[in-house]
Amino acid sequence: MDISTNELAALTVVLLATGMLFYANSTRRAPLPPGPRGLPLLGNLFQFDVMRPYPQYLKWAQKYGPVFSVKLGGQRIIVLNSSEAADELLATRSKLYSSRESPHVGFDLVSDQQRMLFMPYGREWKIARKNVHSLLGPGPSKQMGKTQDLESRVMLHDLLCHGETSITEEFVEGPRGEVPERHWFSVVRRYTTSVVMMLVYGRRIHRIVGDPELHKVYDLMSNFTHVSQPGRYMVDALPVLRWLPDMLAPWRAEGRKTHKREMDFWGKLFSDSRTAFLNGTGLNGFVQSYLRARTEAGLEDLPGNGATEDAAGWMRDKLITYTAVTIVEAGSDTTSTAVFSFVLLMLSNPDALQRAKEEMDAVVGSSRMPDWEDEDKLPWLTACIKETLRRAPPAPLGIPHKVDEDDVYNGYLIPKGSTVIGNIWAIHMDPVRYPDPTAFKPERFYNPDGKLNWASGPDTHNRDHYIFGWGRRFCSGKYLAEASMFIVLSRLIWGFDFYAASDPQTGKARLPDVNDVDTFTDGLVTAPKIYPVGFKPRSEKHAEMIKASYREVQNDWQSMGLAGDER
Ligand code: HEM
Repeated sequence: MDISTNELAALTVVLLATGMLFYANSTRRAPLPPGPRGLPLLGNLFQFDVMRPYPQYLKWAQKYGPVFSVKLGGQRIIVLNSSEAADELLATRSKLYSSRESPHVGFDLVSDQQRMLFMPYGREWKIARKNVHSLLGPGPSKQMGKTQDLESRVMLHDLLCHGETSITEEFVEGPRGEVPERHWFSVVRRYTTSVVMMLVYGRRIHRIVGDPELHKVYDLMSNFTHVSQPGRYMVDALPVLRWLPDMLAPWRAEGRKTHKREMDFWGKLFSDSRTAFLNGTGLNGFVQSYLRARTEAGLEDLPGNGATEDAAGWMRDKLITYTAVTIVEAGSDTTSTAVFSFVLLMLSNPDALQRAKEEMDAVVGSSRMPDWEDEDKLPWLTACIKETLRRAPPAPLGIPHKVDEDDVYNGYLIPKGSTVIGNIWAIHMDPVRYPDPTAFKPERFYNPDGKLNWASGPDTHNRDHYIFGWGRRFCSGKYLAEASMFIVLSRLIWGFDFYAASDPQTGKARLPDVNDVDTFTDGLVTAPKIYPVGFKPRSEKHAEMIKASYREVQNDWQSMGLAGDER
C-alpha cells in the first residue's frame, strides 16, 4: 500500500492524539491514594492538629502505606511516607514536583511574593536559587570556615560564663517559642544567627543580652513559621475566601501589617548594606557583593519586585531583600535546633556521650581544641550527629512541594496542583530502614575506618537521613549546616561536661522526654522547648584555653573591621 507524505503525517497526528487521549484517560481513571474520609468542603481539616501534623501523619502512614491523601478544605495533600516514594517523585521526577503551594497569607501578603522558600517553580525562583547556590555551594561555603571557627570560640566562652545560669534561674518560654535571653539556648542562637548575618550582610551579632537584632530576627522568624504552617488560615485552604471584603477577612490586615514589620527590619538591613557599599565602608556580605556586581553592570537603582526581564535576570531590590531573609531564616533556627536536640539526646544517652568524650580525648587531647582537620578522625561524634538528625529532624515534614501536572505513581493519581509532602518523620521512623527507630543508636551510622561520609546529599541511593529535603528544592545550606554542627558540637564535647538539672526531691536528672511530642515546639521547625543544662569546663586547662582563645578572637574581629563582643 502506497501512503503519501500527507497521509503519513495525518496518521501520525491521529496516533499521537489517540495515545495522548488514552494517557489522559488512564491518568484520570487512576484512583487517588487511600486516606482518611473527610467532611464535605472541610475535608480532613479538623482531624489532626494542623500546627503539629507529623504524629498523626505517622499513624496514617502506618495505616494507609507509603502514599496517602488528605484534604485541607480545597487543598489536596499527598503524603509520601517511604524513601522509595519520596525519592521517586521528589527527586527522580523533580521536574514536575518542585513547585510550592505558596500560602496566601505567608507568601502573597506577608512576603509580597518575594520569599524564595515559598516561591513557585519558575524563573524568579531559579534566579534567586542560582544566586544562593553561588554563595552556599560546596566550594563557596568553605569560605565561611573562618567565621564559623571564630564564632564557635566565642560560643565556648559564652557557655563558660553561662555555667549553671539556666539551672539556677527560673526561665519561661514565651507563648510563641520566645527564648529568654540569658538561657543557654540564646548562646547557641547567637552563634547560628551571627554566622548567617555575616554571610548575608557582613555584620555580626556581638551581644546576647540586649541585642535588638537577635531578638528581632527570632521574633520575625517565629511569626513567619506560624503564619505559613499549612492549615493555619482557612483562606490558605479555601481560596474562595480571598474574595471576602476586608471587614470579613482579618488575615488581610494582619498579613499586611506583618509585611510592614518585616520590611521595617529586613528593608533597613538591605538599605544599610547599600549605604555601606556606596560609601565603601566595609560590610562584605552577599547583599553588598550583589549590589556591587549589579552596579558594575550599570544597574545601580533597581527598585521593585522580581528580576529584570533580560537574559542576565538581575534581582531587583525587594527580591534581594527577601533572598537574604530566606538565607537568614533557613540557616539559623534549623541549625540551632539540631544543636539543642543533640544535647538532649546525648544527655538522655550517657553511654553515647561518654564514648564521644573518650574519642575526643584520644584524638585531640587537652592541649588544643578540635579543628576542621579532625573531622575525619572523630567518626563516633559524626555518627552521633547523624543519629540526632535522624531521631529529631528539625523540620519533620520538610517544606511541602507542589506538583505541576497530573501524574501517576504505583497506580495512584497524584492530581496536578496537589501539595506533596516528603514525610521525613515517617521515613526516619521506618523500622525496616532503621531497626528500633525510636532508640538513639549512633552505631547504625558508625564507620570505624574513620572515613567521613555525611551521605545527606541529593544522591537517593546513599543517604543517612532526609532532613535536607529533595530534588531541585534540596536545602541550599547543607554544607554550611554540617560544618557548623561539626565545629560547634566537637568543641562542646571537647570543652565541657554538660549536665541536666536534677530533681531536688529524687536527685534524678530532670530532662524532657524525647518521646513526648510536647517536648518540642510546633510549626514548620520543631525544636526542643527550652530545658535547663549546666556547663562546666572539663578542666582548668580547658577553661584557660577557652578564655585565651576568646581574647585572640577579639583581635581577629578588630583586624577584620568587625564589631567585637560585648558581654
Ligand atoms: C540543620 C540545618 C538545616 C535543615 C534541617 C534544613 C532543612 C531544609 C529543608 C527541609 C528545606 C526544604 C527542602 C525541600 O523543599 O525539599 C530547606 C531549604 C532551604 N534551606 Fe535549609 N536546612 C538547614 C540549614 C540551612 C542553612 C544553614 C542554610 C543557609 C545558610 C539553608 C538554606 C536553605 C535555603 C535557601 C532553602 C530553600 C530552597 C528552595 O526553596 O529552593 N538551610 N532546608
